[in-house]
Amino acid sequence: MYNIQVYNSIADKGLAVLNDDAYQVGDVNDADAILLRSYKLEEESIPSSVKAVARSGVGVNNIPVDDLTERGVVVFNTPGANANAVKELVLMSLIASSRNLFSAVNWTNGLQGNGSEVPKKVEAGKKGFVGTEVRGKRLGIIGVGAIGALVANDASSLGMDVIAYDPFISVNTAWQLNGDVQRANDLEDIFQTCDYITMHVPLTDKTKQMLNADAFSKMKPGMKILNFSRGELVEENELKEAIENNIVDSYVTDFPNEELLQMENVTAIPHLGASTYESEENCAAMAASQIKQFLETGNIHNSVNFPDVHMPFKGRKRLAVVHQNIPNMVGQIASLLATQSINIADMVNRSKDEWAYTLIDLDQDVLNNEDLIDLVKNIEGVLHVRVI
Ligand SMILES: NC(=O)C1=CN([C@@H]2O[C@H](COP(=O)(O)OP(=O)(O)OC[C@H]3O[C@@H](n4cnc5c(N)ncnc54)[C@H](O)[C@@H]3O)[C@@H](O)[C@H]2O)C=CC1
Ligand SMILES: O=C(O)C(=O)COP(=O)(O)O
Repeated sequence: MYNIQVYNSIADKGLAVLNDDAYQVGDVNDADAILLRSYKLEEESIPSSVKAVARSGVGVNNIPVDDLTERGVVVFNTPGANANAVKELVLMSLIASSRNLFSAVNWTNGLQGNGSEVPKKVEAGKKGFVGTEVRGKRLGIIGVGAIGALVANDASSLGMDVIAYDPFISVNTAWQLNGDVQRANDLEDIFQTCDYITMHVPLTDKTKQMLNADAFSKMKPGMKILNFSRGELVEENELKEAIENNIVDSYVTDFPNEELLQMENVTAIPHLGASTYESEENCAAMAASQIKQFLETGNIHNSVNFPDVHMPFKGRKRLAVVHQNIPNMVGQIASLLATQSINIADMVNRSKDEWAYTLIDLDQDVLNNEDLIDLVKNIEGVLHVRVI
């Protein structure tokens, strides 16, 4: 029986993946795995029984990934599974902010109670909301991953002049980009030349507050900024000044807070980027499948802290060892198995930065899983051991 602790509302299609007798899912004791969305896991104490955490979504800044890695806990996310949902809301917001649609709709709602005067007031008031078209305007995209690439291609189809910055772009994503999308050599290219900026980077120490006073000082007056990534990418006091100085004309954010709600020219959306039925189902099904596969087979797919590992079952039992990426780990584990007269049927070892993962299929049944686990755990550099 595997216990899966669930936080947030996870789509039924995802929960259905775990809907069999081998799983207890919900608010559980001694969780083997955690399934969550934006729940702030860094504020929880995570039991030692946990072997995996799956983020039904992309951003993992709500998860203490470094601490979990040191404990040998595998953290998954669902790359690309909600990208289309975010892209659609970004494009909608891009056009809506250009046409002053958010404030115009608010204003129109405020006409309630004017009875037969409403149509006349509408015609008289609409001149206050004249907008600009996006065609021919320059859009800077910071971060060209799953979302950034979709936004780049579709904005280009809308006739926008698109320039994108991503020093770590993957070869696969680069292949998907429309030939009209230009490459920015640095952020200055974006800040100095664009009419619009949209950010699609993860929140990390390097990206935190990437839009700050220095960045705003390089922008053309009237800049429109979209932030569907994370609020902390923007230094908000400095944003306020940039708005007051007419540098920033519009800031659309999916991450409102009290200060932002009080600022002019800010459109606050309640973190709806990934909130479509399709995206919630895609993410939940992917996250749940990744947990199930990991718990039942030890195979890893789409982890943010450990390498992808896939090996079909070839033995009677499988040893799954999370360890540091240092010399002679595999040698020590193999020697230990030999001392126990256990023959190896197959094995695979993969590493990612300082960490590594080894799966070893054993030719014979292990009499006492716990004894073997204790022996392997004693090897220096081993973080976590399971017998499956
Ligand atoms: N509003 C919402 O509901 C959602 C928000 N997000 C946010 O959007 C972010 C991006 O999502 P995806 O495109 O799916 O992720 P992704 O991992 O496919 O793409 C991120 C891209 O950012 C690039 N990058 C990293 N550091 C960079 C830097 N310093 N400068 C420029 N580029 C850099 C990477 O090379 C990568 O290509 C997520 O990390 C998350 O924070 C994601 C999904 C939904
Ligand atoms: O996938 C992401 O990074 C998101 O921000 C989506 O968050 P959510 O699952 O809607 O709480």
